Amino acid sequence: MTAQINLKNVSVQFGDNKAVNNVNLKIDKGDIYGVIGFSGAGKSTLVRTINLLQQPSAGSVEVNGDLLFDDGKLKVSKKQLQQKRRKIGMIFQHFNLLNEETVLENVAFSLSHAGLTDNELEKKSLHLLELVGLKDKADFYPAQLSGGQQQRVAIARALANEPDILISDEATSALDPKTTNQILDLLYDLNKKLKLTVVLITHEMEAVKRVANKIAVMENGQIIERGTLREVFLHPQKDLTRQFVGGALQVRHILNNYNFDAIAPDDQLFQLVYSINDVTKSVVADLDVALDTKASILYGNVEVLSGEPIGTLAILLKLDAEKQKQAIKFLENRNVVVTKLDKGVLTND
Ligand SMILES: Nc1ncnc2c1ncn2[C@@H]1O[C@H](COP(=O)(O)OP(=O)(O)OP(=O)(O)O)[C@@H](O)[C@H]1O
Repeated sequence: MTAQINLKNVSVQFGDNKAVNNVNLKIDKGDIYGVIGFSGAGKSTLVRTINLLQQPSAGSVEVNGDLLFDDGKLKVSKKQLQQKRRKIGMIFQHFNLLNEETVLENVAFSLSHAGLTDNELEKKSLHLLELVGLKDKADFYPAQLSGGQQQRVAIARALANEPDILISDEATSALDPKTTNQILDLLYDLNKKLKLTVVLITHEMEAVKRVANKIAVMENGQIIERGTLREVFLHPQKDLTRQFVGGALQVRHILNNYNFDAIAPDDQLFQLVYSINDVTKSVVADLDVALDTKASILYGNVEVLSGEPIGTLAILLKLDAEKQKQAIKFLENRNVVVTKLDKGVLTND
């Protein structure tokens, strides 16, 4: 299958700063593709090359099988680019609504080029507002809406031209956690209902974890790790990815409140992560029987990752070096991802 979005060897240079450094990225139709990284990693710059709001310094951009940019040049006319851009909706952290216009007028504005009659325009705008659950607020002004509702208007507007791709650039960063989840769930529903590909830029693993099926982790203008959400979550390779995953699991955050000097001066601390579907028996009880580890559980949690239940445990084990190796092997043979945690440096999340 050809990717719907295909960025090849894309770099973006601002003076001496290579904001994006030779990135390859393929996104398939129907993906909710999370691009995660800290501020300044290059996420926005990379994703803005998809609709060429940012032209690359090098590399090529292909969308829906059309080569839009290559060899430092646009490969389509400005007019064609404008038409193709309409099929790539975009939402941002700041909702960018027209404050003097009603909600309905804000949405209708995106359709002003479409040659619709007033009646058609109103009908279509109301339909879009219905899609985002805001039909009853059509006559309100943006200032009369909550942040979450304003973002819904922005989403309705982004959907006006029936795009097949929606880019969400930190669209939930200014919202409280509950509203964030509602907006993410809306994007998930739109992805299913409209077969809309979603590119989700965020610095929050929680957001990616809730809705994405694939993920790329960016640092210093490069993608340092990528894969399905499950692969990356269960087998993070890079330190930065582990930090994001660990942060989302909350485990380190919670363990920071423990006084290890008092409860376990000699015991070793481990984090176990596993798919509940893979691990049917109590691995900790089995481990204890096999190696007499005197296991004690400090933290346990199950959460659903894109529909799959994932268990996380933090356990203390009494082990010498040899038994430690055996214990890790024992757990890994049962599809458990084991990370040894240092009791002294749990603060970096
Ligand atoms: N128009 C620009 N001109 C000059 N430098 C820029 C421009 N846009 C971005 N940069 C620089 O490129 C680098 C990557 O920025 P970018 O906004 O893509 O990162 P990000 O990962 O999206 O971070 P954030 O979430 O803070 O936006 C940063 O060093 C930034 O200062």
